[in-house]
Amino acid sequence: MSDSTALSFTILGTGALGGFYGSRLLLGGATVRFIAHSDVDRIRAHGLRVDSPLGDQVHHPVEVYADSDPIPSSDVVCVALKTTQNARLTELLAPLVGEGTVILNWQNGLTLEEELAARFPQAILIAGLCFLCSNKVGPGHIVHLDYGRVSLAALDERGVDWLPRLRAAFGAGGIETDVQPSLPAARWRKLAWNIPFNGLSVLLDRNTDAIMADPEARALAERLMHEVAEGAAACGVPFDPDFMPKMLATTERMAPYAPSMRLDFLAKRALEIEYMYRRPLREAARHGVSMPAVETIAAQLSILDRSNRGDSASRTA
Ligand SMILES: NC(=O)C1=CN([C@@H]2O[C@H](COP(=O)(O)OP(=O)(O)OC[C@H]3O[C@@H](n4cnc5c(N)ncnc54)[C@H](OP(=O)(O)O)[C@@H]3O)[C@@H](O)[C@H]2O)C=CC1
Ligand SMILES: CC(C)(CO)C(=O)C(=O)O
Repeated sequence: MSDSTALSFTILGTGALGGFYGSRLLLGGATVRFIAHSDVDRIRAHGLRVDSPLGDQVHHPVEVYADSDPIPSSDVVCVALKTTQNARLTELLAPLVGEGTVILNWQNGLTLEEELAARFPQAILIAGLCFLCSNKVGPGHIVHLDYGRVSLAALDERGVDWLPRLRAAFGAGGIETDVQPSLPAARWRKLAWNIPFNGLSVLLDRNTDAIMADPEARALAERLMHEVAEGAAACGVPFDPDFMPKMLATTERMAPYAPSMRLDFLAKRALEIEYMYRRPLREAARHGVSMPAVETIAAQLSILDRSNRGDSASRTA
């Protein structure tokens, strides 16, 4: 690797997030290899379409692969699958990761980088926390609605030198980045939004604006957020006192938004409960703190998720 503009990226999962950031990295001059799933042939034939307030793009031809194809190695492998696919991550990443490969994890959740580091000790683990509103609306077709900043946090000192290079590659594609000194702190702070709003959007069947507008729903969101703050503090990464009021104010200003979990539920896709709820519950419990409201909504989400996807056992229970 010579300089930042010459970085190469493999994007595992060409969906709402992977398709959008891959498009921006391409526009910034990086080499980008997309790994797609059901729409690989469609993207090969018609390209990757990304509609965005930053400008609409059709990347065609584009370097796209199925996960079973031989794929040239890249400097950085970006994980952009739903965490519901993580049982397959080791198998999917194994051919892509060599000595010193950077794994940049874009998924929502907790303990993602630690688990990957245990499986791939030869790799350098960096979290890319994405403040993005983007949807995959059809095969090879992504609609970016708003935002896009990426907070970068290295798991250990081996990742630190990579951060300026990654920032330059994103910056060249028009994506703002920042660097977070503590990966666990950054992950818990993002969960302070995801845990209340992703879950409540499914359980209450409404978007963020409607949650914020209803005093009882908003109080529930705040209660969940407070529990996440207690979990984070127990894990050694307390929030600043003004963090939660600021996050609520930002949510109030946001355009009405259907969080990714609501879209997954409406499309009858599996919900990302394990890494967004169960892992934080487990980590807080390991440090002696329970999050009872979070635990309750996690159980409700699991039940709804199973019945939504046609598990007859859950309907008779
Ligand atoms: N969308 C957003 O704005 C944000 C998303 N996130 C997080 O990012 C992660 C990804 O979410 P998102 O992009 O929305 O999800 P999507 O479902 O839009 O994208 C996932 C993509 O992975 C593809 N895929 C599945 N299996 C494979 C495989 N074996 N090989 C290659 N590709 C595969 C899917 O293809 P197919 O559809 O054909 O199965 C799909 O295109 C989640 O953890 C989410 O919480 C975080 C912040 C914002
Ligand atoms: C916080 C948000 C809305 C985007 O950054 C998100 O992570 C999601 O929709 O799951």
